[in-house]
Amino acid sequence: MDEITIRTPDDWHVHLRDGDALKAVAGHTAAQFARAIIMPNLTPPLTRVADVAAYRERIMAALPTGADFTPLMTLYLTDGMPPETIREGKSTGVVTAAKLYPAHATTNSAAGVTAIDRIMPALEAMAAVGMPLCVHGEVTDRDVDIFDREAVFIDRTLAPLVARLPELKIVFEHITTRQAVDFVTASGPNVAATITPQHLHLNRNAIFDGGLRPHAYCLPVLKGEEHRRAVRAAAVSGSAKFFLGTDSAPHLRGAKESSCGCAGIFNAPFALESYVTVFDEEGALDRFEGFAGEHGARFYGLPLNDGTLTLERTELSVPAEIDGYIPFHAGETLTWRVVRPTSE
Ligand SMILES: NC(=O)N[C@@H](CC(=O)O)C(=O)O
Ligand SMILES: [Zn+2]
Ligand SMILES: [Zn+2]
Repeated sequence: MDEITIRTPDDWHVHLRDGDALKAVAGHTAAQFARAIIMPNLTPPLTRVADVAAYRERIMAALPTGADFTPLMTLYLTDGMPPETIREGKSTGVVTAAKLYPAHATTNSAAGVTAIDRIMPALEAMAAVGMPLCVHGEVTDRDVDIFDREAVFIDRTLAPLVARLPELKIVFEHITTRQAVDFVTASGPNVAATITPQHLHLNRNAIFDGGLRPHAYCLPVLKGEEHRRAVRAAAVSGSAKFFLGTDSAPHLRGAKESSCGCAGIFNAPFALESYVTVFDEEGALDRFEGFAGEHGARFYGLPLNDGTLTLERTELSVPAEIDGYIPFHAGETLTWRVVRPTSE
């Protein structure tokens, strides 16, 4: 197969940032996806419905003219969040999902949740109105090895939460381990997961490949090969529990190439090219449409997109830098390319 046409896909986890960064990156996501779940970890974080609505307007204003793209907005959960905020987010149509960042787990998570008990009223309201919970699933305890933080989070936080509130829809975001794949697979239909391109392509050797590689650093951190293989198998399995979420997380080059470099990989410009390569390598091109354009919408209870998108097998050189950001696969040649609709 040298060409594949799929239902227009969606990105179920992306960081579009704000200000100049938003203007630089939003068009890349809008060029590949019809919709995306937009992360709320701005400074300050989006903890009120009005903040989320205002950010949505800034995103719409930053899109290239003629872009056909719908941002699906998220609310940043904090300790003590009133359930009224959830109900307001739902009834106004502003908020699609709410995001759980364990405090200090990742970029701009200092205002995150310190204990699940402190957000139970909000989570119960979410279950009642049918609003999914997006989870950055890592514990932050300093005595837990960074490579074990996701697996330990399952045991200490996620499994107890699922048992306590089984009617809550939960998206275990950017899964990176065999344990996460096993947990999601074994859970009921209200638990699903997103998978990034970097966790399909790379294992943790990439961070130390001939020297320290800040552009391979993201959170959750890349894991060992055993885990990469498990995540790959889940992505191409055809299971409706696993779907596309790029976690494109741009940080300017200087913020990455630093004595304390930021976590995040900017993969938006060639996200579909990156994913389809994996499905091609695994002999699973027939399952790409489900992963990229169907499973996520079904889980979120949203209609499937009507349009189509075509990828063709051809060489594509990824630039070394785009607007001050180093893209995923920088300097590499990919073997697939999105066929852009020819403009009139
Ligand atoms: N994935 C990352 O490494 N970074 C994300 C935050 C996140 O998704 O955890 C960011 O906002 O920079
Ligand atoms: Zn995260
Ligand atoms: Zn993210």
